[in-house]
Amino acid sequence: MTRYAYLGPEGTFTQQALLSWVADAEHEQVPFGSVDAALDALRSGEVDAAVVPIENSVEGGVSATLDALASGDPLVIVGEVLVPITFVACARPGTTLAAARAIGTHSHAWAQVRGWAGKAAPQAIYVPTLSTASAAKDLAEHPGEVGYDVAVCAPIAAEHFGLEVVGHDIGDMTNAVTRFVVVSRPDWLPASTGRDKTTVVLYQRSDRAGGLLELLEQFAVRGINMTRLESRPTKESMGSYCFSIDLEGHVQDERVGAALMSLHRVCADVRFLGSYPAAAGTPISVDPITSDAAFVAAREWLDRLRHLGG
Ligand SMILES: O=C(O)C(=O)C[C@]1(C(=O)O)C=C[C@@H](O)C=C1
Repeated sequence: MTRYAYLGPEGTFTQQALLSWVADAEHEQVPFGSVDAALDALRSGEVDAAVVPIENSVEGGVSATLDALASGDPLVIVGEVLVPITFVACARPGTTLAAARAIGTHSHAWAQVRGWAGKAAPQAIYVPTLSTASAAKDLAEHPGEVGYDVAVCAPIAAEHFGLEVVGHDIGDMTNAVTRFVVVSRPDWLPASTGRDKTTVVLYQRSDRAGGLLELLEQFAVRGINMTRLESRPTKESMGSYCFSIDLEGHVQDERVGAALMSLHRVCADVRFLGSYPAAAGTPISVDPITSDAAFVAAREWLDRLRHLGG
């Protein structure tokens, strides 16, 4: 039975992602207090896989996940799940928004509701929590110890921890979506499906004019579309950055393989973070000049040239 680590406790959006990934398959769910703890448990072999948030349509990349995947023992992404995000504000019976002194929730959730909070409870300060569900759980179980009286979480968490909903559907943007990834130790490469993504982290050799352009053109000339590009500090010195990139295609695709080989030459380091089926979207359309057949024909042509005369 597969043991999955996830950002807990019960009732997080991450758990919703996990539930939709495993569907009815037999599995065990192991909640952790942070993304780092979930990925450490995967690295140590305590669990077989982990589900963690990586990107939100409103607030962007989840730095904790991007950084934990970019360093340490290698891990790979084997799948992704998109979860529509709907927030509620909840409290213990008797608390009103107008009287709330502080609101507790995960920092990514706060970024998605602060417009609402500014209008509904302008007097309330923000208190960060480890997850949206932990905000609800701690408020329900230790009201005197948490420094907030309203939690922002998923409707399911408010219900699970017996809190009263004082604000429905409070997200500043309708249609917010968070993307979660299923992570494994690097012993699993999902088969190519024709609608895949590949995630890599690129480390430049040196910071110089055109350096990033040189990396990106490896994708451009091979007809590879990028779906996410973020720079993250390497944490080694001020101004030192690496680039976290999602691109369309699978490492088994000739054009992706060729781009990665070039990057391996050009970069100080290329960290491969997996090829996996995209959660949504239509099959990737590939220009005939960057198709597998075109790469194979070009290689055969070169082989013939190299064998001229013997
Ligand atoms: O706190 C949770 O419920 C989570 O699953 C984490 C998380 C995130 O890190 O973005 C997931 C989805 C929401 O966008 C807000 C918080």
